[in-house]
Amino acid sequence: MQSPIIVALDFPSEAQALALAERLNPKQCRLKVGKELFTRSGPQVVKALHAMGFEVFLDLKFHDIPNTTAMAVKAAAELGVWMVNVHCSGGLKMMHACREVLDLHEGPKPLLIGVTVLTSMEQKDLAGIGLDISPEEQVLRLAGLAEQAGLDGLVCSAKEAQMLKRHWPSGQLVTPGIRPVGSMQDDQKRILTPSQALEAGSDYLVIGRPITQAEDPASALNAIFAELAQ
Ligand SMILES: O=c1ccn([C@@H]2O[C@H](COP(=O)(O)O)[C@@H](O)[C@H]2O)c(=O)[nH]1
Repeated sequence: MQSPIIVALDFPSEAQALALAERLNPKQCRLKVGKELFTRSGPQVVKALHAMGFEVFLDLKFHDIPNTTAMAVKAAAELGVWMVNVHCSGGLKMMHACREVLDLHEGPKPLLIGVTVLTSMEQKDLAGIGLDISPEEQVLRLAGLAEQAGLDGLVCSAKEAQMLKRHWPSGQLVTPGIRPVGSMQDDQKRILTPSQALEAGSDYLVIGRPITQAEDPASALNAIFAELAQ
């Protein structure tokens, strides 16, 4: 069985990201390249991780007009990433354009995932941007659009996983905001432990600082597997 764990490589340099990757095993996890690392290191870091045998989730959360977003998704597919994402709040036309461009792509297609409500946000943060509804309601609304546009799944909190699996059983749920018992919450708000998240229906667990900032990242990852095996 493939591991559900995606380790978030949030580092300021390719050297630091690759040093962490050297301590991990591609059979145990996939890796996520996000805005900080990609802005500093570019496609080269993705190629280096591929050469080490890792599948890569390119987490750039594209959000723009349909043509611009679709062309960015096309570039990600040409880079050979395993998963790419766009903000669902870019709307149905934008997500549909991304689906179409991937359908025309020859060769392996990345999973196309829609970001719903960031796991760092709670109800009062939504009110601050003019959305007077709960995170669950907003996630569900965006999930409906993503399904209609033909996306493969969603980024959401594991707290919404059970609800989403009822509405969209085949949608792949990618859940950050995962915190093993005893680890710091940091800036995350809607969190669950790894085992709670899988129980709720998460397909993939995105975990960054609890692994990357640990003294021994491989042991931190193994401790998570031990928790999941209980
Ligand atoms: O809603 C979201 C979407 C993306 N993320 C990303 O996941 C990791 C989480 O890292 P931790 O260190 O485990 O908090 C990070 O790269 C975010 O950019 C998210 O947290 N929430």
